[in-house]
Amino acid sequence: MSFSDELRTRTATTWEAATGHRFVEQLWAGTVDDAVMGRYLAQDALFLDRFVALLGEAVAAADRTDARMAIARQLGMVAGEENDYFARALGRLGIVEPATPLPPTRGFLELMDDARRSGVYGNVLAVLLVAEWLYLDWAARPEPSPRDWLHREWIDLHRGSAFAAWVGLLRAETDRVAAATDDAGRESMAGVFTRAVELELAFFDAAYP
Ligand SMILES: Cc1ncc(CO)c(N)n1
Repeated sequence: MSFSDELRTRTATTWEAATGHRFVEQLWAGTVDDAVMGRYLAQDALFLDRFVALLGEAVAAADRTDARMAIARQLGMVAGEENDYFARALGRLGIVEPATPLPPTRGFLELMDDARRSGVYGNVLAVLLVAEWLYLDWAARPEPSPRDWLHREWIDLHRGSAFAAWVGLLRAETDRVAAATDDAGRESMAGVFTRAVELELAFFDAAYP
């Protein structure tokens, strides 16, 4: 079993609680309450800012040209198309002020800041891998899309062949880097991965008051 599969298997209970969360169910059904969607997106706007910084560190730390280019392209997508979704979504929901970070957001910001400042590519990859793979997992359901663009576009940003290929690259990079490092390095990557999965679940929970 690959390193990434092993981590995924090890965290299966928490992972599946996140991918099957009521927020995800309601998003697919198009029934997420505007107050919940606003609370979630306002927190995620804080997440996204630091996620782009983390992608920047991954661009800098990658030790292969193909990976660096792929990460840079994804950074451009997040800073462009995805940021545009946030502007329209927050505008429609009447959210003008940046939110105060809730505990799971604070946890994520800290995890991302630590990984970024460490400059350790494996730890940076471990955060990126969870954030993208877990989202692909809930967004790639073979179900009819919700009608409202607010819900549909949030799903569409995390599925499709380009996004699946991006997650494939993160998995391949994570497995390659894990194989080239020592036990302490792999332990560190596993710790980051596990913490990120826990935070993903807590992040969905926090959308509900
Ligand atoms: C909290 C969270 N995790 C993952 C993603 C997708 O990268 C996101 N937008 N927000």
